[in-house]
Amino acid sequence: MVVASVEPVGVERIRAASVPVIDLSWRRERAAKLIVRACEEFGFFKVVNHGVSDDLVSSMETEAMNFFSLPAREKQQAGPPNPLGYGVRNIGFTGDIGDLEYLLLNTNPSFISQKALSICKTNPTKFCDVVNEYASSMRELATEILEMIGEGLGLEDVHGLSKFIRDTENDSLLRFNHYTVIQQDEPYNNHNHNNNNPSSKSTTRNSKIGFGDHSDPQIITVLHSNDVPGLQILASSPDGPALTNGRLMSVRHRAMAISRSSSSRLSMIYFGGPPLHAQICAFPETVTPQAPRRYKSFTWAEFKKAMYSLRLGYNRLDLYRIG
Ligand SMILES: O=C(O)CCC(=O)C(=O)O
Ligand SMILES: [Fe+2]
Repeated sequence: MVVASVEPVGVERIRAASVPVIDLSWRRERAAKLIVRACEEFGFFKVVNHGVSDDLVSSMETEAMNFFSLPAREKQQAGPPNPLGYGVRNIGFTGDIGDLEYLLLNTNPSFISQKALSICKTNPTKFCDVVNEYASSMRELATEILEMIGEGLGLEDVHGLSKFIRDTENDSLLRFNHYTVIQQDEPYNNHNHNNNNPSSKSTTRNSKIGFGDHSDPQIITVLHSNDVPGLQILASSPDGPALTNGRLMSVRHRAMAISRSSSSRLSMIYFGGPPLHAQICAFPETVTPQAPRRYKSFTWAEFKKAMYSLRLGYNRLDLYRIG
């Protein structure tokens, strides 16, 4: 997971946790090495000097906030989530609940233009333009990072990772999560029904679970949020991604809905996903006598199908473990 930040947003929190910061203007070889190290140790890092324009980020935030500011009845017209579309509180199909509303879109321009009619009735064309530009900017950034990971890992085909999201049939998503300010007098019970994660119960008096503990299933996540805190990085999953045979980490994280802030939190997340027919199988360079193959190969379509039948916090790779 990558956190792209244009503003010095949340920098203090990130430094406090010693999360690596990667400056993309560094010499490529150095940046690639440090990205791989960050992925091996954390599965998470922050990027600066990434080249995504501030204007584009703020136009995207404005479009997203315009939508979330609409009356509930109008927003419902972009739902229910199937899983794409507008959703409130219900995450997925298996009973996970969080204190948020969200909009989940496939980045395919024809999907965006069809969905825009129910999201932004006043100016769907502008909405499409901004979303398409933001999605392609995120894809470029994600492609560059994945190629640097390919180089840093010493893969024979340095495009081995990035080709999944460059494929025209990629299954990448854009997700907008909106966490409204919770009221102090609301009960502070845990709204995440995911009971196999003890850490999800550790809410404080000023926060509730906005989006429960999980790791993202796609190839890469690029997250940008406004200056309201909420994202929490939990222990890295013991099982790293299948493509690198567990060599890189898949970070477990969650987002809190917080009452102390005066404004709501907006996060905008790009998930770089492979085509549905793509075979997910460890790169040969990551399989050695010391690190034998950990997972059976599977298609992204098979994995997604299994994922939608499981709770958010479930370690889905368990289904494909060898031995
Ligand atoms: O909204 C956030 O900051 C994180 C949410 C998240 O992890 C997700 O949507 O996968
Ligand atoms: Fe996530």
